[in-house]
Amino acid sequence: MDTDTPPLIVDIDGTLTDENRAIDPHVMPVLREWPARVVIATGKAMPFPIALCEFLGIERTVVAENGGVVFVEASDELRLEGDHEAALAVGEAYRDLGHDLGFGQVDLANRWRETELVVSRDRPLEPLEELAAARGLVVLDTGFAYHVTDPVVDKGTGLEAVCAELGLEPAEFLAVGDSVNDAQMFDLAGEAVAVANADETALERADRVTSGSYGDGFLEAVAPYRE
Ligand SMILES: O=C(O)COP(=O)(O)O
Ligand SMILES: [Mg+2]
Repeated sequence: MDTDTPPLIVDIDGTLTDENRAIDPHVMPVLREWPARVVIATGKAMPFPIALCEFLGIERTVVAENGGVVFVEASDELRLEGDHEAALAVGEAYRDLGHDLGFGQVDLANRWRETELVVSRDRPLEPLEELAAARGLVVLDTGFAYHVTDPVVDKGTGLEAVCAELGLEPAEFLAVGDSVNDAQMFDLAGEAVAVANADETALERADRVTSGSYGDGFLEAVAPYRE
């Protein structure tokens, strides 16, 4: 591996995608050819980043569910952390109040989720926050979904867990992201870059903000390392 290029930890939604949530095809060769470690860090359930790595043809090193799930293929290590029972109980209580989670009967957003619960952003937030707080959980609004999450995990603790497996330091990493769920990995990374469409928290916690949005922003974030 090229020692001049930092390992990369990158968010999916809002960072590798376009404004319609489709992967920007221009990011694919960059991820595939990155000469150092690539970690995909997302709020989504594990099958999504695993499939992304698989179809890109890169090693599967994944932080999913905002840090609740960490998988490192190189060491065959899977770590699940966070109070899933409490998150499911929040979902039950929310339904008892007459709200559904907003993802339909089959609910692909929660189907493979192992530590968290997600609720569609068009559903009421306040009762969800109250139910979560009563069980020691927090609600993260990523701009894509409300995540009922255990505060003992985040993408920062996920990065630390990956580093412990691989003998790397978080401070070696370049991190790129767009929202509040990227803040802790931004704090630990050597350089944190927010894309222009990022939310306020991500903009504040970043070392650098791109002028381009979405996939264009990602390409700009990594450009200094590709010359
Ligand atoms: O699942 C979400 O809400 C956001 O996903 P992301 O962390 O890949 O942006
Ligand atoms: Mg994102």
